[in-house]
Amino acid sequence: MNVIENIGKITAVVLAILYILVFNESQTFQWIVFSVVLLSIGIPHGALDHLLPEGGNKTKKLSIFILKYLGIIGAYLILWMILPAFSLAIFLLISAYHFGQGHFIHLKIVKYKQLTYFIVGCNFLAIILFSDYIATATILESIIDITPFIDYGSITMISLFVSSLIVVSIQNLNKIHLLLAEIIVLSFLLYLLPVLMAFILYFGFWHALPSMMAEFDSLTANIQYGKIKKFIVQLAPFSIISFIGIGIILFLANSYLNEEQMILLFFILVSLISAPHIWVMNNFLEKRES
Ligand SMILES: CC1=C(/C=C/C(C)=C/C=C/C(C)=C/C=O)C(C)(C)CCC1
Repeated sequence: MNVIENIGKITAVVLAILYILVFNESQTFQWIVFSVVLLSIGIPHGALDHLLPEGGNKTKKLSIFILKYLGIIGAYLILWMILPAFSLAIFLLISAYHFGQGHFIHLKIVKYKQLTYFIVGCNFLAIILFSDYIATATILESIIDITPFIDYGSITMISLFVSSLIVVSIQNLNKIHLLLAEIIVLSFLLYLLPVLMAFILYFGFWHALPSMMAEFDSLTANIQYGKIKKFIVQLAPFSIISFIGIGIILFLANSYLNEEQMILLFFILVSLISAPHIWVMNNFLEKRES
């Protein structure tokens, strides 16, 4: 595994410990970590889709690719407007799969591959959301009231945690005990954190950074010098467009929505750009394997 990814994971653990023990769960600390991780790796990791081998990397294909990409965003936006609870369910299900797929980006999962991705992704997503049930329920209350299910939070988390360990243990992988230990320690750590902090640390350092490193390897394989500079130039345009687009929408909505509704709107915007990204990344990672 990449040195940069290991440094990222250690950074995430240090940030979590600092947040709990030194900064006494400070909101300011949480928002700084959230913004820095989101702007530096969270959004940029999805800004390279058009350059990946399965994206629109050939010039004549680029316009068709962008049209398909915008088509998915548009269709999903309409779905959010007519069926928000259903759209949320879709977002959570595809995110779980995408997180699981990213979690094993360097490993060859052979047995029950799709199910393994899905269960492991569900495990982390469930811990992130249900360990801070009231905060999650408050963010979601404009769409759905999940408070009646609060009693099922623990059983859901425990079942998914145990299932994750089972589906991973049956794989024929080297150093499987390290992989299991990582799942156990990470699950406990995320459990201790509030929803947004848990989300950004998992998303940033177990998902976006490893995905970005895979993209880096693929896009700079034939370049000898100045790999990092070229890579930054490649990811800049769509990252900047996303920052500006999300920034303008949140700025305009700010006068009408409360803090929780703003957070929800932010995640709905993330879901819109994630839907086509999940499709492109799935093609990229699946083709890379074969
Ligand atoms: C944290 C969180 C949510 C879920 C966020 C998800 C699922 C994000 C997925 C992002 C992806 C898949 C990015 C792609 O690379 C909710 C339930 C919306 C609201 C409560 C806080």
